[in-house]
Amino acid sequence: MTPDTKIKEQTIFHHIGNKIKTEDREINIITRLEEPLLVILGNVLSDEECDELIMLSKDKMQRSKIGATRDVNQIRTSSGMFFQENENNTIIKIEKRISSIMNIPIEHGDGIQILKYTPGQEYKAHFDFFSPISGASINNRISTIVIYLNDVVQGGETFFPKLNFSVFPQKGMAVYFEYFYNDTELNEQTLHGGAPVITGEKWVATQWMRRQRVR
Ligand SMILES: O=C(O)CCC(=O)C(=O)O
Ligand SMILES: [Fe+2]
Repeated sequence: MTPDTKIKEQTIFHHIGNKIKTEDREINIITRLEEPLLVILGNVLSDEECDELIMLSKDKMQRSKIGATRDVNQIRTSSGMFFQENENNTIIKIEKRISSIMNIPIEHGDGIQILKYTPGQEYKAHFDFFSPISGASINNRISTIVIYLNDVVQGGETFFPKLNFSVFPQKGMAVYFEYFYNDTELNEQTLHGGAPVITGEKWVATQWMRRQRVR
């Protein structure tokens, strides 16, 4: 192999073509970037499912914590909550669907997290994986899906500064990306954040997957 021959690394997301057929819903693959693998998905949740997730979480939202120390800080100013695994039938159904999209058993998931941003709130650029010096990196995260639960009037894009790429929230759609590469540089290209909301609210459901099961 010559030094400039680069072999494409193995990916987790195995779907090909423009559809993912899950048990109960056909998901649309709209756009994909190959390395790092980043996919925009349509029709992930119905309008009713989005509304239900917001309804089920809205009285339980707390100021978001971050990292292993779970400190409140300025990196993430949104509020959020986690659903327990199998918390109710909607969660069971959605977790199953997320698991088939991400091609990882749901037991590897940190749980569905709902985040709510009001105007001015944001999630500054960050990695979803833990730094190798952190204890949590023993069972590190490998992939993420962020599902948009509403249309945001203005602002709130999920931005990837190293890829010069932004995703505008649309109800029921999602962005998926993975960072399970041997090549650290590829993982680091998944740096991303949620831009400040300017007008309206932004609601998302996030699932972070780990290398090994956590439940
Ligand atoms: O709100 C967003 O657009 C991004 C959320 C995010 O980065 C996360 O939950 O890890
Ligand atoms: Fe993130």
